[in-house]
Amino acid sequence: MGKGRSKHQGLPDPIEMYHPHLAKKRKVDDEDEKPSKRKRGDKKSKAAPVVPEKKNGKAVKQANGTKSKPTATLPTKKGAKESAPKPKANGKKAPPPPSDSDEGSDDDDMEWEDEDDEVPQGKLSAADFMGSSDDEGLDSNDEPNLDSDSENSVYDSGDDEARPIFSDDDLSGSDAEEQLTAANIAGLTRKLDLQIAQEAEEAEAEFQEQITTNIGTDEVKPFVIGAATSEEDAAKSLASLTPDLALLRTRINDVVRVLEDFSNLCEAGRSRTDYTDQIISDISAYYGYSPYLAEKLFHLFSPSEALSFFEANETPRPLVIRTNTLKTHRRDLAQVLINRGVTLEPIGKWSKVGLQVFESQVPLGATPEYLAGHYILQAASSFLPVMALAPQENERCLDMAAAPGGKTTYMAALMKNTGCIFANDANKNRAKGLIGNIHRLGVKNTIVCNYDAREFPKVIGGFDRVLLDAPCSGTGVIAKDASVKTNKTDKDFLKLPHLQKQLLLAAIDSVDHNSKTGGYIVYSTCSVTVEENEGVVEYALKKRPNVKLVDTGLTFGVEGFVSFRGKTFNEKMKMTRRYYPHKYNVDGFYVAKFRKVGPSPVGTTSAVPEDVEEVEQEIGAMDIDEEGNDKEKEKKEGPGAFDWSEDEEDKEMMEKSLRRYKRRKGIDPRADPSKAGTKAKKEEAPEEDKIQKPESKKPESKKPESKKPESKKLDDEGKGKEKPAKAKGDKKDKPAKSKGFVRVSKKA
Ligand SMILES: C[S@@+](CC[C@H](N)C(=O)[O-])C[C@H]1O[C@@H](n2cnc3c(N)ncnc32)[C@H](O)[C@@H]1O
Repeated sequence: MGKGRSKHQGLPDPIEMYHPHLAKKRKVDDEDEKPSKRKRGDKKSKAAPVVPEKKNGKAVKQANGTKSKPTATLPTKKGAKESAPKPKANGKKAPPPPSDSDEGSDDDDMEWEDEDDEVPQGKLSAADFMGSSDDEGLDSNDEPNLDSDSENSVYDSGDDEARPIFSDDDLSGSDAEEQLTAANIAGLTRKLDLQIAQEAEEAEAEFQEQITTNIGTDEVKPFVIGAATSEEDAAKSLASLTPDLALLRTRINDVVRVLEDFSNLCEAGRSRTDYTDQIISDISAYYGYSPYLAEKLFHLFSPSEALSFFEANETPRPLVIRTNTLKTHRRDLAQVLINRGVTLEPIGKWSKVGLQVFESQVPLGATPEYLAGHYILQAASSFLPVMALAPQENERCLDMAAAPGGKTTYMAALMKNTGCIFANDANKNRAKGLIGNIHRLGVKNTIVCNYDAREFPKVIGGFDRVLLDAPCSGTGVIAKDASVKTNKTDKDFLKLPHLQKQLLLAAIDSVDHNSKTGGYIVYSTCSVTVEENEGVVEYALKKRPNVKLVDTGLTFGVEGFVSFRGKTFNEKMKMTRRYYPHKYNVDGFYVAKFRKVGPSPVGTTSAVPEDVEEVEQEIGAMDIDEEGNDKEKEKKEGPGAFDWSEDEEDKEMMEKSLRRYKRRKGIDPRADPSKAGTKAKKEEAPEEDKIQKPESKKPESKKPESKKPESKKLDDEGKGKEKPAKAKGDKKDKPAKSKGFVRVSKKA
C-alpha cells in the first residue's frame, strides 16, 4: 500500500502515504534524531517511544524514525579488504525496498470520517479527568513483545464472504475539515523547504559515493567470500574484534546481488550456501542479531527483501493513536489535539479511528483528552486482529490474552459497549493495567478475569467470537524491543509455539459453533516466524477439523505461507495475513481467522491444564542437545531438519503435562481416564469420529439463554450466581483456579 518513500528513507511508508508532503516533512525531522548504528544489545534499540513525550512540554519526537547507519569505519580485515569490492564511504544506503502494494488506501485526500455518526457519550467533563493515571504507559506499545490494540467494525464478518472493511465514503468537505487540514499543512510546510535543500545535498553526496564504488555495475562480479584471507590475516582480524561496519555493509549488498543473480555473478567454486552463510553472518554482526535469529528471519524472504526487513527493524514505526469512539469522534479529537500543537493525520482510509502523529508540543500520554480516555496509543498493526474479528453489538466475546487491553477496548468500542466481553490475562499485574485502560476508556461491557487461558472453555465457553492475541517471541516488534535480537533461542521457538497451539485449541473450543451471528476465532501474533504462525494454525486445523480458515476481511497484507522450507501447509493458509515493517511500515504481525463449523471433540474442555511454567519445564526436559537440536528429530530427519513441533511430539508433551497435573491435584495418573484428565486419551481418537457424535454428548457449554451481558450473572464479589466456570455441558466442571473474575464495570 502506499507509494514508496523517498529513497533516502529506504523504506516504504504506507501509513503516511496519503500526503507526500507530510512524509517528506517527517524525513526532515528524522534527520534531527538519526541514531548511530546500533549493535547487538545496544540499548539504543529500545528507543522506540511508547509515549514520545518530553518533559516540560517540549516537543514530542517523531514517531517514525531514523535510518541507522554505521558510525565508524574501523580497521578492516586485510584479506577481506582485498577480496571485497571497494567499500562505500560509509555503507549507509539500504537496498531499494520492494515496491509496496497500494492495497487498502487511496491517497487522494485525508479522510476524516468517524467510525459512526452517533454522538459519543461524554464530552469532556470533570469526571473524565479522573481516569487512572497508572494507565499511562500500559498500552501495549511499552510492553516488549506485546502489542496492543484494535480497529473498527465497518466489516461484518457474520458471513465468510469478504466485504470491504473500509468504506468509500469520504470527505465531507466542510469548512471545519479544511481548516483542520490547513492547520496541519501550515505546521508542515516550514520544514519542507529545509528538507528540499537537505535532499539536494544528500543526492550529491550519494552520487559521489556511487561513483567511488562498483555497486550497481552488474558487469563486475563481486568477490565477497573471504577465501583470500590467510589464516594469519583472519586471526589478526579477529583480534581486532570490532567489525568494519562499512565493509560488512558493502559485502551484504554484494552478496544480495550475487544471490539474486547467482548464475551470472557467483565466483567459481562457491556455492549458494557459502554466500548465504556469509550474508547471515554479516547481517548478524552488522545489525546485532544472534546468528540463530538472523538465519531464521533471513529465510523468510528473498535476500533483498530480507535486507529491507532487517533495515526496517532499525527504525521505529509511526506513532499512532486510536480514537475511542465510545467517547469522541476522530474529527473532534483531531481538532482538539491540533489546537494543542499536535501534528497528525488520519492513518488512511483503511481505518476510521486511527491518527498518525508526526510531532507534538505536548506529551501525548498526559493530555486531558488522553486522561479522559478519548484515545489510546496503539500500534497500527494492532488494529488488524480486531478488525478481522469484527465483533458485533450484543455478542458475547472472549479476549483470551487481553492485557494491557488495547484490543479489548477496541472490541468494546466496536460493540458500542453492548453485549459482553470477557477480557482474560494470565498475568495478574498486567491484568491491573487492563483494568486501568478499561476504566479510562469508559468500557462498560467487560469482565476481567485472570486465568491461564488454556483453562477455557472450562472456565466458561459458548462465545460468539474469541480473539487470541497470543504471547509470542516478538520478532515483529524488534524496532520496539531490540532485546529480541539476541534473547530468543531455539527453545523459545519450541515452547512458544507449543503454548500457542494449546491456547488456540482452547480458543476454538470456547466458541459456540451455533452462534447466530458469529462462531469466529481470530489468532494473531506480533511475530513473523512460521513456527508461531502458520505452524500453529496448521496444527489447529489438524486437531480441530471442526474449524476452517476464512477470509480475514483485511484488504492488505501478504498471504500466509502455503509452503516453507520443505513443509507444506493447508492451501487455505494463503487466507491468513502477514504484515511486515518494510512493506507496510507497521509492526510485524500475523492474523488468521477461523470459523467454527461443528462442535469440538468430546472432552475438550481445556487444552492442557498445566501452568505455563510447567510447559517450560517440560520443554526444558526435552531431548535437546547443546546446539538446540532435537536429537530424536535428527535421528528421523537428519541433522538440520527444520524444526517443527509435530503432533507426536506435542502429544507426548501434553500427556506428560497431564500426568504432572493430575499428580499435583492428588489424582492417580493411571486412574480411569474417563473420570479425570480424559483429554490425552481422547485426543488419540480420530477427530472425524469425535465431531460426528451427537451434540448432546459433547461438553460444549450451552449458549446463554439470551445475549445478556454476562456481568448480570455475577454478584458483587465477582462470583457467579450462575457459575461462570461451568464447562459447556459439563456440570461437574469448576473453575480450575480460584482466581475468578473481576467485575470492573457495571452496566450503565
Ligand atoms: C501479545 S500480549 C496481549 C496484548 C493484548 N491483546 C493487547 O492488545 O493489549 C500477550 C498476553 O498474553 C498473556 N499470556 C501469556 N500466557 C498466557 C496464558 N497461558 N493465558 C492467558 N494469557 C497469557 C501475557 O500476560 C500477555 O499479556
